[in-house]
Amino acid sequence: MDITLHGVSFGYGRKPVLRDIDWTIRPGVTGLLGENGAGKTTLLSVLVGLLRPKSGSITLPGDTTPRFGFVPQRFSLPGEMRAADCVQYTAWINGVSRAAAPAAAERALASVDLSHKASARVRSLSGGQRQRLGVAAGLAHDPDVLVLDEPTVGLDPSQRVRIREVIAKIGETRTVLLSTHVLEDVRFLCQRVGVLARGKLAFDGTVEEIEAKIAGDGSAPSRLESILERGYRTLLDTLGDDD
Ligand SMILES: Nc1ncnc2c1ncn2[C@@H]1O[C@H](COP(=O)(O)OP(=O)(O)OP(=O)(O)O)[C@@H](O)[C@H]1O
Repeated sequence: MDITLHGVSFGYGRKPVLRDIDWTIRPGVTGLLGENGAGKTTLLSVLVGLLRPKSGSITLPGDTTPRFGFVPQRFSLPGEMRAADCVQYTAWINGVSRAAAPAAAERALASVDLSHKASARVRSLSGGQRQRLGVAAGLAHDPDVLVLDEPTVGLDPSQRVRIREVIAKIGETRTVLLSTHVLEDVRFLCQRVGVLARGKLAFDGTVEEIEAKIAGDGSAPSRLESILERGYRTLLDTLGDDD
């Protein structure tokens, strides 16, 4: 399901962070890129309703109210709790009835390959399993859009591969938006990318399109790897970020 931001602006106090953003996020997995401090976490927080935009709106087709699942960059789960109880609890907080919560948690744990850990206490899980548990908690109320803030940070390579596989599978049937600095996340996961720079959306399109755009003059398309190695400054210059 498409989700659209119309003219969304936000600032902390008098400092503008998001400036008049128009963006339609499509089904599948979209990556949100941008250098440190570009406003990625702020955009995700506005999108899911944790921060109220100063102006603008966020809509789904048919004017229904979007339901979001959000997995923040850092979250803590009570170590004594069992995995399934954590997910049931977050499902209930997000509006699932007590009667429906156990089945919702079971489905969510299965979708992140953690069914076998349903009765395990959170403190016994590895970092990667905890991250997947966070995704299950974000999914259990069956949101329209799943939003993940840097989901692979702090994980070892095999755990990263695992969570990417989980996210890719979720993206087959849902709209997923994730922020990341990790190139392999984009390569493996994202059908589309948005680039945030100085509070504006400097690019919105496919990975192939961003590479082709940067190649510009018809020379061999730049690989995203080299684009990001050269740094966002070059990328933004090429994209014509001239304000
Ligand atoms: N609660 C806050 N109060 C004031 N300023 C903030 C607050 N949170 C973030 N900022 C500022 O807003 C800007 C955008 O921050 P944000 O965390 O959204 O960027 P980001 O792109 O997610 O960065 P990173 O890649 O480092 O996570 C930064 O200049 C940051 O210092």
